[in-house]
Amino acid sequence: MWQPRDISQICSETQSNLTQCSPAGFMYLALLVRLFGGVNYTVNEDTERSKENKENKFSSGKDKDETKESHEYDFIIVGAGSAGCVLANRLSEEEQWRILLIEAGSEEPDITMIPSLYKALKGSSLDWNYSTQPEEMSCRSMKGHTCDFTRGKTMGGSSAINTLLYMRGNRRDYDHWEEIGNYGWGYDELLPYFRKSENNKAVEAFDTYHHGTGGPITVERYSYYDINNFMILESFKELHIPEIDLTAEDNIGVNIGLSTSKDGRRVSENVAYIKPIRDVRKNLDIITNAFVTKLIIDHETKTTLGVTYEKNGKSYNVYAKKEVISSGGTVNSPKLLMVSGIGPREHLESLNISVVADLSVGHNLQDHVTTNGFIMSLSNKTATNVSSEQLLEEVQRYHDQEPKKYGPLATTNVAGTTAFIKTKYSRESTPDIQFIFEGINNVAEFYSDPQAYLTSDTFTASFDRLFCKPLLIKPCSRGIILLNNNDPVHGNPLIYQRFFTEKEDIDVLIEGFKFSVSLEETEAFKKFGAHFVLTEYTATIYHPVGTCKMGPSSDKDAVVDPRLRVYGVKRLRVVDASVMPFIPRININIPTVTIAEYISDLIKSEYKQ
Ligand SMILES: Cc1cc2nc3c(=O)[nH]c(=O)nc-3n(C[C@H](O)[C@H](O)[C@H](O)COP(=O)(O)OP(=O)(O)OC[C@H]3O[C@@H](n4cnc5c(N)ncnc54)[C@H](O)[C@@H]3O)c2cc1C
Repeated sequence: MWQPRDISQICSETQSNLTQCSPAGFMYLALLVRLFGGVNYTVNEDTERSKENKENKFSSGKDKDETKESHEYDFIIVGAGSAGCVLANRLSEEEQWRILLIEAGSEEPDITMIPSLYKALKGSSLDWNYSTQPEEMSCRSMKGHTCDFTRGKTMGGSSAINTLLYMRGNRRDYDHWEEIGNYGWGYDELLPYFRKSENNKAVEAFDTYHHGTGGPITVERYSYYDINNFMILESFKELHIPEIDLTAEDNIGVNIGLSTSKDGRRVSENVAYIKPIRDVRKNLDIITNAFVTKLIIDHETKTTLGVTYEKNGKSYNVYAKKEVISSGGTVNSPKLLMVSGIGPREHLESLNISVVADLSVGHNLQDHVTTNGFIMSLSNKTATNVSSEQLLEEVQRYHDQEPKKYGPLATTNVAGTTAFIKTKYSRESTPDIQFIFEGINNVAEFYSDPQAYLTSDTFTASFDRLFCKPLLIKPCSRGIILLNNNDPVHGNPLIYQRFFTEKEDIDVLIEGFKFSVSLEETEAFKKFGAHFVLTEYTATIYHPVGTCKMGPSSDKDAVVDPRLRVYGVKRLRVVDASVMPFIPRININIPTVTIAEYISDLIKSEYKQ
């Protein structure tokens, strides 16, 4: 059962007048839990139960050899997120291979399907609930200078809780990866894999060079947009930013974006890649609510043998004949490697972890940074405030709509409209600022306590203000992830974002602000009486990458080689967003999917030789 963030403490602490803390606010959450808290899809109970029985038989208390002999797979994939779901599907296409997919979170509950409710998923039972370490230049308006660092913890991972924007990145993002020694990772090599995963239902489908129509991920435009989307679109066009397909290889432009959804329901990678084969392919086992605590590595031969995981308070070992693949994401893959002895020697030794390979795991953290404080005030003409009663009706209406979902809940609304510009600091013909927008209700509540507001806000379809967020998409600053000193395995890792430690990042973002201000002067804005109110708060939109960097052997910071094999350790790969050496200038879900699609083919070809 899905559990929303517990906001009772926020409500009592602030003794607040936050709308979320009103009786109507709590009724709304209770309704969401009642209608969408469960898991609608069929999981074959018998199969699950028999799997549980098997697990109990091979608990870690048993003789190790017996466990190994009876419980062995070809590949074990840790994490059923964007990358893990793709890998599980593609590798299990080979009938002779036995695949195990292990996920720490639960099955994906129905609440994730509602595009407009992505905010309600943050801080809920589907989130690892990490937060950043206090830093001078980040999260300045938040108590203790720390921010939430949302990461998906469910089947589908972060693709089950994200904002559904379908983006790919600029050609230069990938050609650059190749130029620094990652042979085979250029745009031309990856384009077939972008097409392979896509089932485009929008006008872009006619461009068959860039787009695919037969893949697992349905891509559409929502059937409903309010007028603010068109106001934003027109204002950028007035400023000579062209309306283009933002998923093509040159992405300086503006548009109402494509989304990973089907008929108003989210298409996570779990929905796209796992549901259709669940309990159909007999060579794929999936274990949920199972937290992998360690890689089992033979320290003599530096060979990965399997993993240890915990489920229902018990610990189990499972073994892989061919490989273990870590797909835990940008925070949890480096964490798993480090607790298993793969990481910076000094850091591991300070925690008495015996070192298997001394690599720069956890370094090179990159993210897109923005501000939550740049607020656009809307006139009555475009504000879409709804009353509490209307809100409850909308939730019920969405629930009852069949077969297609439509209306404000079946869309991410203004979050779907986005633009990319190039400032004077961009050294190439590529964007360095992306603009994203988000609705905000009751701005006075936000100003009085931004933290309480942001952590308890759950609804996107009612607003009278907009956050306008110029996003730094080519940051120079680099952060780092370290293990928790008190409890490296179960404690939350220490996330240092180190935003704005390179001055150029501030310069570029200021250019983004300047451009935002010029929007106010457009006819599109004036016609609707929209104008800006300025403040200052940094925020991320959760695109961390780079902490298990891919690179050639000459790159001293590389953790994995261009086939994503961990340096110095046999039978171990990392496949997820953490391997990206440089962050693409774009939302990164589809780039992550493409990495997994591409590497699945490489793995198949390696073992067929
Ligand atoms: C709030 C939010 C909004 C976003 N919006 C967009 C957007 O609109 N468009 C876009 O393109 N991108 C967006 N992103 C980014 C994108 O969704 C992620 O970058 C992408 O999903 C990352 O994929 P991944 O496979 O690297 O990791 P994840 O999808 O995070 O998967 C990791 C999985 O591994 C599991 N796991 C981790 N550790 C363990 C362990 N030890 N044992 C077992 N299981 C484990 C996790 O529970 C999780 O399911 C957003 C992200 C967030 C959080």
